Amino acid sequence: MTLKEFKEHFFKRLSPLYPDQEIESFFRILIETYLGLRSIDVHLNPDKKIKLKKLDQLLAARERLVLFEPLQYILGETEFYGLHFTLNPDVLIPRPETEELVEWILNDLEAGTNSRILDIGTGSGCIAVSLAKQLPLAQVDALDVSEGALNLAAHNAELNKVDIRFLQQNILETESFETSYDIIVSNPPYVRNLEKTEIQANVLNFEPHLALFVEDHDALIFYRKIAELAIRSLSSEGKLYVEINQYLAEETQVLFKETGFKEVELRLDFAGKPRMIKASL
Ligand SMILES: C[S@@+](CC[C@H](N)C(=O)[O-])C[C@H]1O[C@@H](n2cnc3c(N)ncnc32)[C@H](O)[C@@H]1O
Repeated sequence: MTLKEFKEHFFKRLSPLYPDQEIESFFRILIETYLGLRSIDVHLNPDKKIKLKKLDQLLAARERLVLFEPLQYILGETEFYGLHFTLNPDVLIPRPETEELVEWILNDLEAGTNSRILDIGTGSGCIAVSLAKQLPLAQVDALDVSEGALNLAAHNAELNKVDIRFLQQNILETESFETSYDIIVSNPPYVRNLEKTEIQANVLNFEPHLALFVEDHDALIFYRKIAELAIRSLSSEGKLYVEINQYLAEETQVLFKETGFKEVELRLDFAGKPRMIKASL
């Protein structure tokens, strides 16, 4: 099959499912990844034949897109805070809102800080690895209940040449931490079942439900536990940063105040939604 023919087939197969702009973007990324070509190369050399093995890879990727699998899982990688991360279905795909949470922490800290930092529910390790990369003297710990997530996060730490201590732990069953921390950060599960209808098929069918969902009747379970543990294990100037459910911003703020945090600051994300809280003792 030639480049031109493949492009035609690709668009024909995906156009009932995705807008043209998105198909164009998938096509550009796939030919760059599998063939090392740019879109312009397809126009310059439309009759160039695609090698059979490469064509098989491209067709397999296209069929996964037909099933609405996210491109990041198909490629097995993504970018977060300017770094490369390997991905697999054991972990959530890092989101741009979470980069804003990382940015908030970095703006509050000196680059040369030797702060002790804990990331709860590290997943791909995106938060912990980004902080460790920007703060080379900080001591970063990262925990998750999922062994698969921790294995991948450890791989991502190695990939980005940072030193992180990983702990397999169920936060809901944790009584206390051995270490005192200056910064605790978390993007815990917070989506209620009643919000499932808002979630697209590509998220619902492919991303780990362990990373996403909480019971409707106790949607703040992770925030309550994290706040209680943080109150006991943060240093006197310590701070807790969390990503939150935009629909529960008010309740989450109240919970942190009731747990004993003196200052609770809410921030909007780039889309104007209340998505982050910093709590100080
Ligand atoms: C929303 S994801 C966040 C992943 C990553 N930090 C990010 O921002 O992309 C929540 C993470 O919490 C982990 N998790 C879920 N329940 C947990 C528990 N009881 N104890 C510890 N981690 C848990 C999941 O495995 C998942 O990696």
